[in-house]
Amino acid sequence: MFSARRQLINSFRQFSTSSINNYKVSVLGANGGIGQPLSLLLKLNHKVTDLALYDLRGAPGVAADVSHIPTNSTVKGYTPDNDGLATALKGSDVVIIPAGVPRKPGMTRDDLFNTNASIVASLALAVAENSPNAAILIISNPVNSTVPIVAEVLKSKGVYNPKKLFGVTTLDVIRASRFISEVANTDPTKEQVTVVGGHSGITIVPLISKTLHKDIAKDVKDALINRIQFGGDEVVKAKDGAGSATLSMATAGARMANSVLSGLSGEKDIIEPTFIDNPLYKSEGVEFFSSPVTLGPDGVHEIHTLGTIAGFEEEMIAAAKETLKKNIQKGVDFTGQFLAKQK
Ligand SMILES: NC(=O)c1ccc[n+]([C@@H]2O[C@H](COP(=O)([O-])OP(=O)(O)OC[C@H]3O[C@@H](n4cnc5c(N)ncnc54)[C@H](O)[C@@H]3O)[C@@H](O)[C@H]2O)c1
Ligand SMILES: O=C(O)C[C@H](O)C(=O)O
Repeated sequence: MFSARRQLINSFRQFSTSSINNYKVSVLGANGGIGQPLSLLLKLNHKVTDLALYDLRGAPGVAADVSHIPTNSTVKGYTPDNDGLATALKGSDVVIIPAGVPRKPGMTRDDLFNTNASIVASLALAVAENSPNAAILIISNPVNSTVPIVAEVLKSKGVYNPKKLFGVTTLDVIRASRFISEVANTDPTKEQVTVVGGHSGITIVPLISKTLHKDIAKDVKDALINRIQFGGDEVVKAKDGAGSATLSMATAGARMANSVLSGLSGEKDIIEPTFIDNPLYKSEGVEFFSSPVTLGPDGVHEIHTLGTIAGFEEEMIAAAKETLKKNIQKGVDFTGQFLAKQK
């Protein structure tokens, strides 16, 4: 059984100087709202010794800036010039992809599909060619579709490793910790909520029944769940046309990257919920699903079942599965057309 406490410890590990590791991490979309603070946090991570920052524009400036921070890693910035994407990717142990457009008020994540699907598919082709063994962390929305897109691209190149492809749902996890602490009047750093399903609206399923606060009043619980599911909209609305979550997302992305690196380096009991190629509901046609995963030297080490959950959570998961099936299929269908055009 996974330990919620263990997940919590993961979030504090990344800035520890005690571990000795040498990992190359590349960020694709490094000049963006997420890419810049994520690059900063990766520069502070002692497991990272080689940081490659790629973007269509601006990444050399971000690289020059963070390279002055006195941690033990080299940083280089790349643009498409001089085969920059290939050079950035070569030798990467972890590739993180926040490239793509963010939402504006009134949009759903699925509204980003038309733009971001091609961006992510093109970047996945480059990963397949230049760093096929890397662990790949997908942040670009809609995650429920972009992760299947990357899987299909990698399959088409014969380099798909389901143990190394992760949709980053960590923002839902950290939001849940914060929001539940506001309701329960507790220390958010000590709150851990397992969030499963996918990364959009009703596909985000926080398992409140597994927390210490399972008995909170129904109306409070309903409001809490709704806030976790639609936390992204809260930020989009507040930014009023200037984009979506970037700073909290960078925090979440850096935590997930650190957990993947910890697993690669052989640390034990590293557990994060993440959207992966998951056997849990495959028999029902849901190929990808976020559940708690123990990370290890090969990426995914063990996928945990959800255990006993409340009846209302079963209902939420049933609804999530129906939406996920459609989101996943949309990604698969798109990739078929995308790959056909490449020939
Ligand atoms: N998974 C999550 O929880 C989560 C959270 C927040 C945002 N997001 C998503 O992350 C994405 C990025 O958000 P943002 O706020 O950083 O957006 P942004 O517009 O600030 O930055 C995106 C960056 O991607 C770059 N880019 C575009 N196409 C590229 C390509 N082909 N190669 C390399 N770089 C490319 C742009 O130049 C830009 O610098 C959006 O799709 C957003 O919806 C996901
Ligand atoms: O809401 C968004 O569009 C960005 C992100 O997925 C989030 O959850 O904040």
